[in-house]
Amino acid sequence: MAESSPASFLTQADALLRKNFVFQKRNIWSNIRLVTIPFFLCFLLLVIQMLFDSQFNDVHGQCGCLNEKTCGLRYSTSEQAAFCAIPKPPQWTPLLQIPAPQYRAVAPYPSRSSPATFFFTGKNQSLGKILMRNMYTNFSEFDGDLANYVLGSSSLPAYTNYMDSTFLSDLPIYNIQHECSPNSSFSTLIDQFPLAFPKEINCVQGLNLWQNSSSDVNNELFRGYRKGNPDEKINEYAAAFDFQNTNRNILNVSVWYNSTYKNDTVVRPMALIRVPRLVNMASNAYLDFLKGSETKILFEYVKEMPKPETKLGLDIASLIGPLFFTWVILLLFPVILTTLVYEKQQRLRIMMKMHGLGDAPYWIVSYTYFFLISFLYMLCFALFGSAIGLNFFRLNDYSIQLVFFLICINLQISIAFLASAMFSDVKTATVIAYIYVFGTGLLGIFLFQFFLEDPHFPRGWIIAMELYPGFSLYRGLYELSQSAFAGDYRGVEGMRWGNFENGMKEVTCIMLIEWLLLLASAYYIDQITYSRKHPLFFLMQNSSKKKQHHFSQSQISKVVIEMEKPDVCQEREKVEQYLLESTENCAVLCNNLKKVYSGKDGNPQKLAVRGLSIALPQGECFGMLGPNGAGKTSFINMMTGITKPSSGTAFVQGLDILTDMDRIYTTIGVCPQHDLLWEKLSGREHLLFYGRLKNLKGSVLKQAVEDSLRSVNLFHGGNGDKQVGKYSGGMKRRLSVAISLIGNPKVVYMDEPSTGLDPASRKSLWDVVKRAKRKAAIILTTHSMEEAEVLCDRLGIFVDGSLQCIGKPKELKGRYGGSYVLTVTTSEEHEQEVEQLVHNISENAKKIYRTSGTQKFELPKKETKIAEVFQAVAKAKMMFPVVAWGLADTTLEDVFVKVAQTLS
Ligand SMILES: Nc1ncnc2c1ncn2[C@@H]1O[C@H](COP(=O)(O)OP(=O)(O)OP(=O)(O)O)[C@@H](O)[C@H]1O
Repeated sequence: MAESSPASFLTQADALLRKNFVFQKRNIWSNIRLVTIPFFLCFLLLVIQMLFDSQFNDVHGQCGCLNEKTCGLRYSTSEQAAFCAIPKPPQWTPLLQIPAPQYRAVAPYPSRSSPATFFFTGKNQSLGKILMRNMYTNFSEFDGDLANYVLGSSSLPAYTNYMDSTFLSDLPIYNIQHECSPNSSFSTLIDQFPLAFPKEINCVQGLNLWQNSSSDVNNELFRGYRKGNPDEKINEYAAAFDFQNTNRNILNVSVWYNSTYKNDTVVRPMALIRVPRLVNMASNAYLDFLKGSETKILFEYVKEMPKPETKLGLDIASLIGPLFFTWVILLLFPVILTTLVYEKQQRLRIMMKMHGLGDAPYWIVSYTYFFLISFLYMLCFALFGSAIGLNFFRLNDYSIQLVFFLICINLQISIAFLASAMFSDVKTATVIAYIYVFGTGLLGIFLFQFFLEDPHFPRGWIIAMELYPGFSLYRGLYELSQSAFAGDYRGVEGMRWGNFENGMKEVTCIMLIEWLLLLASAYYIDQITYSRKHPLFFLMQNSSKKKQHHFSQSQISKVVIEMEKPDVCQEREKVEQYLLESTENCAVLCNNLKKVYSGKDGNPQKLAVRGLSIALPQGECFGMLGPNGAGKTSFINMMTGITKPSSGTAFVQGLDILTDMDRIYTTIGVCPQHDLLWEKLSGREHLLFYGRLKNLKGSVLKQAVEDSLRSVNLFHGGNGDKQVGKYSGGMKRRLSVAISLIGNPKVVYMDEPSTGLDPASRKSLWDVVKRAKRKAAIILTTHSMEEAEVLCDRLGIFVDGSLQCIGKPKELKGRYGGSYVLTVTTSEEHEQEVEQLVHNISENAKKIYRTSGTQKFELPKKETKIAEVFQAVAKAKMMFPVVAWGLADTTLEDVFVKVAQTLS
């Protein structure tokens, strides 16, 4: 097969796209569920709106009707009257706000007959007294004209000024008099079509109290508030007048009115209807002073302007919009974050990287995928929202919504990429992501919106808060909701580019800048953490040419390791020689590679690999043997870029693992210790993906995949097309091996490739590896001595992080074995004679085992002739019965046990 060059950016992107497409096709229902969430949420909004309409926006919230066509005041209750068209507004007597009896400021205790207190001050106290006396006129009997009386009430203002709520309230109307007489309380008929009812008018004494100055009035009024006095009592005053420099020629008066009742909440208009009467009282008193009681300015009525029929319509979507829509949009965040963290946790990303997938294609394809999903999600949301008539979508300009939502989803994806660098566990990421989603919404409505609506809260602080992406999203949605709400209320359009200003412009700019900054930061952090690049990698030159590594003698670190075996020393010297000549002459060249894991949770640091130096020519299969925890996986992890060496380095095809890992990835294949596979993809789809990453195309790719499947026994019975989730452990292992070999890599790392395989599969796997080593250097770790002997050209036994011996299997057996094992079984009484015979063959024979007649002896090869052993056994058979006997050479296992035991 022709040598393939590394896959280009487009080929890698194409491979990843195809793989993702298949993967997403398998996850089609999850994707459909995700994209249809907005439909359900909009539907939920619709249901809430309908429920609300049926409960509140019903007949009580509109003008009363006789039938479908005939509606009007005459068919309305007093509640409904406020919604009726008022072409000819009725006139109502103006009233004052008089505190309820229990709150009036009197000592020691208020009672039903407590006076309503009015403060007054000014330059001229005697004039002030006259004016205050002129305020209320005492009539002995009701004369039928309410305008002649100073009337007031403690009831709260109504939703509309169509009528003063006092007239509908159960509370009495107060008649403020200097002195109350039995006649000054009476009942009168309120006759205002369609309403006609009697109303109690109760006399209340008006008490005028002089204060020396305006600030004294302020102090007294302030003390009237619960929090303004130490006893926390309410001591309310009706009103106060400051006549200032009033004299015969000039009336100059300030009026204090009680703002507790002005009710300027968002849902209700300001109710200041009861202020004008106070002004009228002052003017009337002054006129009285000038002209006598005969001359009066009668303040007969107040009336609202004519108005059309209205309806109590509460647009729930716009009202709860910011919170609701914040949650809806942020719901995508956990989905994106967990997908990214899952690939990291399952090490699928590193697996793809190890097989040549560059960071740029990964980022671009993943970003595009999340963008498309988010875009579809938002599109469905806006379309469905508009279709069911949500004002939020209908009234605001669609192009503004498009721009805003595009920026939002891009910012959200960037945050997810950035956040994914901080998590390695999906569960933790999910919990934190949902806390972010719901926390942001709640903080938005209960904290941020509160500050936003407070005109005294510094704008600078609002902008500072908007730097938090959740709040900028909330602000944007708030502005859109407000525009829709106001548009609906006034019967005009919502937000347009013409009024795209202030808050909306501000947050759009903030989000746009944050998106670009966070995306760049996420990529940077990914490069230095995940890809282990230098923090200043963007300043470093990245030459595309292969660097020639030549070391001078002085550059080679001479490490003298105590007690290092001659074969290991020899290998080290070989490495040094290659370093002096050229690192490219070897497939793999490790130069004093070390790995130290820092101590965690009170554990000391661990020296997992202690200065490993080996040189592997092309076409060699090198077996790494060693007990558990010897450091084999740590070595492979360093070679595959999963972890960084603590010191030393290695070269793969002349490329340095410290600086050229990205290019090394295009030439290697890895079969990790644990299978890193997508459960939803089939074996064939895995191989197609990794084959494409290795730049195989068309029929070559197809053939390579077929061959791979055949070679690892996954071709027949449709196994290659089954999803990996349905594979047995052995099948997954075989697929991992096939992946590591597809695309003719130059160097292959196999970490315990035959674990969990049945004998037949293991044998066929060995054939695959044998074929592969013709073209590649293979580094293989295994606990099977048989496998090592069959596959490996050279072996290294690794104990406690260092190489104890290295050589061909035969050499090692010769070097570390050096003896035969003779086993003889007789009856117990002949054991002595057997021992004697064995010592006759070899003086230094050692009994290594004995049990009920069976004895095992180790005979040094140097002083043992096999013919003599046979003769001795024949002689023994003549003397006493020999049940069984055997002579064996040392096995690799014996060597392993010996080497491993020497150190333990
Ligand atoms: N991330 C880590 N942090 C700390 N210590 C580690 C880490 N990974 C491995 N070790 C320690 O380093 C030593 C070598 O571990 P390694 O997994 O390389 O051994 P191994 O030879 O591959 O073992 P096995 O044959 O069981 O797979 C062990 O003592 C292990 O506990």
